[in-house]
Amino acid sequence: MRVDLGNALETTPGLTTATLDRLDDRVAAAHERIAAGMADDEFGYAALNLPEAADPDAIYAAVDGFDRPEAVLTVGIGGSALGAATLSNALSSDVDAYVLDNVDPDDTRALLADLPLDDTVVNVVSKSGTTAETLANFLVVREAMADAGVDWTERTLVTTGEAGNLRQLADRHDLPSLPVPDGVPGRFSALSTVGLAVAALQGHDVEAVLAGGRDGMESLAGSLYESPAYAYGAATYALAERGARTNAVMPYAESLETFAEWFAQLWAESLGKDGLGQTPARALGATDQHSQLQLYRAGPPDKLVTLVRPTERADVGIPETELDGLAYLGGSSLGGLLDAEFEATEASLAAADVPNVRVEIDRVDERALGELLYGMEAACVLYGELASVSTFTQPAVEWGKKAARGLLGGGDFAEAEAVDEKRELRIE
Ligand SMILES: O=P(O)(O)OC[C@H]1O[C@](O)(CO)[C@@H](O)[C@@H]1O
Repeated sequence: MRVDLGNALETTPGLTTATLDRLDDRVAAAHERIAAGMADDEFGYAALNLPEAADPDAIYAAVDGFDRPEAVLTVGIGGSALGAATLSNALSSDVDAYVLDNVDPDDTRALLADLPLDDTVVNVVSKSGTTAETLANFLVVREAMADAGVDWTERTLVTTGEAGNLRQLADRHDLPSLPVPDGVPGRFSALSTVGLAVAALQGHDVEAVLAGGRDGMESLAGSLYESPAYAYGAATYALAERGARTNAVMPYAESLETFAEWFAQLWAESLGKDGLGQTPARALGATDQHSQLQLYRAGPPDKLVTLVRPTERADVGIPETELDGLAYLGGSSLGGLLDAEFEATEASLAAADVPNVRVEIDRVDERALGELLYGMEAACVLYGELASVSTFTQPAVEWGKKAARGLLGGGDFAEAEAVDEKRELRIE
């Protein structure tokens, strides 16, 4: 993973090399704190040990019991689905991957109608084993399998904590199961059983993903000038401090669109604390040049854009044309056009004084993805240290969970009563 901060210097808001030099002393101190947390496998910091702590053999052993399926369905939500989905949607496989990470009845019904349930592995993932959406979806999927005459106990892999509903289910029915890593919040668990079981089922090289994570580990250093991950974390923090309250992450690769969704949870749930944080906006190049770019370039000077691309990609030629007006396209290629648009958008933002950071990987493969995921996790941890926030907790999401559970009769929660006190101003 390579980071170029050049287009974040002297912009609005912007950085200077003097700013970064001054910040580098704080990066050194933060790195010492992070290194100590990793050394002690402290809660949260343990995530940055995953490339060495993860056990690929245990993951392969857990999935080996399933013949190569036609499809794998992940039933999870948040970090229990997005890591796996990022890898599945970035890498090609003859095993189709699907995700149920919402409780939209139309979507769930349509998906179950299309799935070859007798040749699908259901990968149900929940660290807590209590997440309503995941458990509700699993109960619906299990019934659909039974209705299809499929023995769900033969088609289900459970990844969960040491206790809770899913652990009970796995123990009761002797289901193949994998543990979730101790001390690792879900949004940081892509490089563990949580994110890698699907990759193994799809035939991807799990060791290569972890090798990429180790590349990221080895790049951590006591200076932002020696660590792309820390450079990104420090620059985004400093830009936020100077008013860049939104970080639009814009990968120029369809295969990295889900990566932006994964990044959004990582950034928002880790850094949105105590009135601080930086709003991750999900964008996609070149598509959003015809959409959100107008706001990024000419809207309020309160954002930065993170432009992500692989520097190598398979390509498709653009045929020559008889139309003079399109002669510049003929004989070029889609990849050539996409790269031209990446660089043009980058320059367009710079010309409008909008800070933008370039993040590049060689190609979208297992190792590069492992390093990219690790790098953004490390960047997030560094940002959290610099911002002095509690990076690894997410207390603000609990209120709504209690309210929803109370509305469904799942307990007496004051939050549910508050729902009835909603102010109304209805316009029909
Ligand atoms: O893996 P679990 O416990 O089902 O949690 C799923 C997701 O829900 C959250 O706990 C937020 O509610 C996320 O942090 C987590 O990734």
